[in-house]
Parts: sequence; C-alpha cells; structure tokens
Amino acid sequence: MTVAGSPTRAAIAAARVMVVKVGSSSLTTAEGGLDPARLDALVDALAARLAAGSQVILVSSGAIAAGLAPLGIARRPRDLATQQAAASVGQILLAHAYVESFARYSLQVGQVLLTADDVVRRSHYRNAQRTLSRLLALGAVPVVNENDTVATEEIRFGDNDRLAALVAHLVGADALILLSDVDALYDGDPRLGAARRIDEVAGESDVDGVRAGSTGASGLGTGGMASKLAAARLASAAGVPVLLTSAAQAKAALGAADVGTAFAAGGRRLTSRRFWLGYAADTKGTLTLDDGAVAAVVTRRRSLLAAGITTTTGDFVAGDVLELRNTSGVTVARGITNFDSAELPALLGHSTQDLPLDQRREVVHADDLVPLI
Ligand SMILES: Nc1ncnc2c1ncn2[C@@H]1O[C@H](COP(=O)(O)OP(=O)(O)O)[C@@H](O)[C@H]1O
Ligand SMILES: N[C@@H](CCC(=O)OP(=O)(O)O)C(=O)O
Repeated sequence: MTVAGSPTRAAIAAARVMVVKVGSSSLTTAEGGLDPARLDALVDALAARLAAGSQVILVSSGAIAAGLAPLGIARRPRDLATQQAAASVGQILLAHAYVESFARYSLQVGQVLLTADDVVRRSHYRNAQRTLSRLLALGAVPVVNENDTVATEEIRFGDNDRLAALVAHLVGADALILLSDVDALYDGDPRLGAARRIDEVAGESDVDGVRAGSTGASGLGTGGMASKLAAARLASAAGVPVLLTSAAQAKAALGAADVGTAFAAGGRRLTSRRFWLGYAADTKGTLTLDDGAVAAVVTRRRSLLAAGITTTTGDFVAGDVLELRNTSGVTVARGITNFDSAELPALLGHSTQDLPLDQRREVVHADDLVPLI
C-alpha cells in the first residue's frame, strides 16, 4: 500500500528543483533504437512539472542503446570501443529527439555531457555547477549524460544512477526521481518470482535483506536495481529524498509522488566540499584505525593522529582522499591526508610529540574528515 502524504512524499511533491533520471530500457523499443512515443510521454510529464514552476534537470541514459540499431548491432556490445562508437551515434539521435520533443512546449534543451572527473575534481565540480545553474536560470532544460565517447574504463561512472545522485547534490536538488522499467523497489527481483513491494525506505534497516540484482531485464541498461539502491543511498546522504518508479508512471511520480518507492533524505544537507570529500571524490588508499582512533574521529570529531593508525595501503600523496577503516575493514570515514604514503608507515603508533618537528601534524585534520557511520 502506498503511504500517501508521508513527509518524504510531501517533500518530493513540493520540490522546486528536481533531477529526473531515465534508464535506457525506458526509451527504446524491443527491436532497438529510440521509441519516440515513450520519449514524448516522458517529456509531457516533465513539461507539466516545469509549467507548475519547478526546475528540472534530466539525466538521460540511452545513447548506447539508441546507437545500436542504426549501426546494425543486434545486442548491447561488451567491449568499450563498440559501446563508445554506439554512444557516439546514439547521443546525437537522443539529443535531437529531446530537442524535437521539448519544442512541442517551446522549451529549449541544453546538452551536458559529463565525465567522472567533472564531478569528482573540485575545480571541475564548481564549473559544472555554474553551467547547470546558468542553464536553469536561462529557462533551458539541461539534459545530462555521461560523456561516453571519451571516458576510459577506469574513469567511467558506468551507471547514470550514480551520476544522477551526484548531479542532484551538485545542483542542490530538492528531489531525485529515478525512472526505470520496474514500478518500485521489491525485496527481490520481481522477474524471478513473488516479491514484496517496498513503499517507503526511512533508513538502512528498511533495505536489510533486499536482494537487488545487478542486471536489468532488457539487457540495455547497466547496474540493475543494485546501482539504483546505491544511488538512492548517495542522494539520501546528500540530504535529497528519492522516488524510484517506472517511466510509465512518470506523470504520477512528477505530480503527486504517490507511486513507487520513496527514500527519505538522511540527515542534513552536507556542504558541497564535505559531500565531495565523503562521497564523490576518488580515494587513493586506506588507513586502518584502532578502536580509540575510531571513537576519536567518529564520535568526538577529532583529528586523526598517527598514534591511532595501525596500517596503510595504497600509493598516495598529501592532499589525496583516503578511506579510514576500523579493524574489521568497515569504512568509518573519509578524509584528506597530510602525509605521503612513503613517509607515513614510519610514524604509525607514535604520539605526535615524539615525532620530528617537521612531521608534528595531524594525519587527517578534523576539518578534512567526514565520518560515515
Ligand atoms: N529488488 C529489486 N526490486 C526491483 N527490481 C529489481 C530488483 N532486483 C533486480 N531488479 C531488476 O532491475 C531492473 C531495472 O534495472 P535496469 O534495467 O538497469 O534499469 P534502467 O535501464 O532503468 O537503469 C528491473 O527490470 C528489475 O527486474
Ligand atoms: N551513458 C550510457 C548509459 C549508462 C546507464 O547507466 O544506463 P541505464 O542503466 O540504462 O541508466 C548511455 O547513454 O547509453
């Protein structure tokens, strides 16, 4: 049963700025290629929300899927070069289809193709932020996708669910809507048999035991439900509530928000620097902390000193972001190191006053540290 009028659904229904993400399987036909009718239906729903006064950023997958049929490729290719070639052909078709469809409402669209670097590197992050807010201020609808043709295997987002969650934080969205080919989150993949529908996720305990598959039914998308769940966690940590439903229900999702699964926003909205540090930046290594150090940094919000670190891994330099783990291997925080990986091992376990003068500093300063538990 849908929890009508819950605070999360009310917040989504009232959102002024929203990011809407649509998956490949919701834009293409079974034979391959774009499905203009489904794309128009999505744009109808977006235009209604825009007419009601909201600002909408669309994160649209579908470039690879849209490029397959025109290139005579029958199935989604596994190798990166063919995926990139398909995306290169498909992205133009996709952008063109949106231009035509939004034109029915006299709306302009602006194509924004992002690489992981654009959202995880601080200087690029602010640039992407400025471009998106200027597009919104000018009344255009930003249509975002990963810049598939230039992204290498190592630096790819690979899934647009995560990209959409990062964009939601980037633009300070009030809600993130994830539109897929399934109407809600279930406790198991509904394709595999009876599964219970989940209406509302208030916290981690509500998704305990949920089996989220990592491949979609269509074979066109990437990541399956697992990547949507991870994206919902990311957005929730950024203070953004999430609604997950099918593209077929886009109108209802963008209207009363009384369909699908609603994920509550967890806690307060982090500043962009702390969100970047805690969730978006790439990490270059790990530090294992003893129990006293975990309590100091997580509970008492203190800086991390060399005395509380037992081991380090990775190849990093001062200024890199590291994962801070407890002795069971659980990541308890992320932070910026003040030391290179080459000099840190010799300092471990030593109290700060025993260190040479030029090394008497915190390993991670409290201001550069985001607890994650
Ligand atoms: N626990 C679950 N609840 C709902 N759907 C699930 C679950 N586990 C796996 N799935 C599958 O995930 C698919 C959606 O993933 P995907 O095809 O990657 O979507 P998209 O292309 O929209 O990004 C659904 O078709 C559904 O069968
Ligand atoms: N950037 C890729 C989409 C990758 C992706 O996440 O796809 P999907 O799982 O359908 O949202 C493309 O446009 O084909």
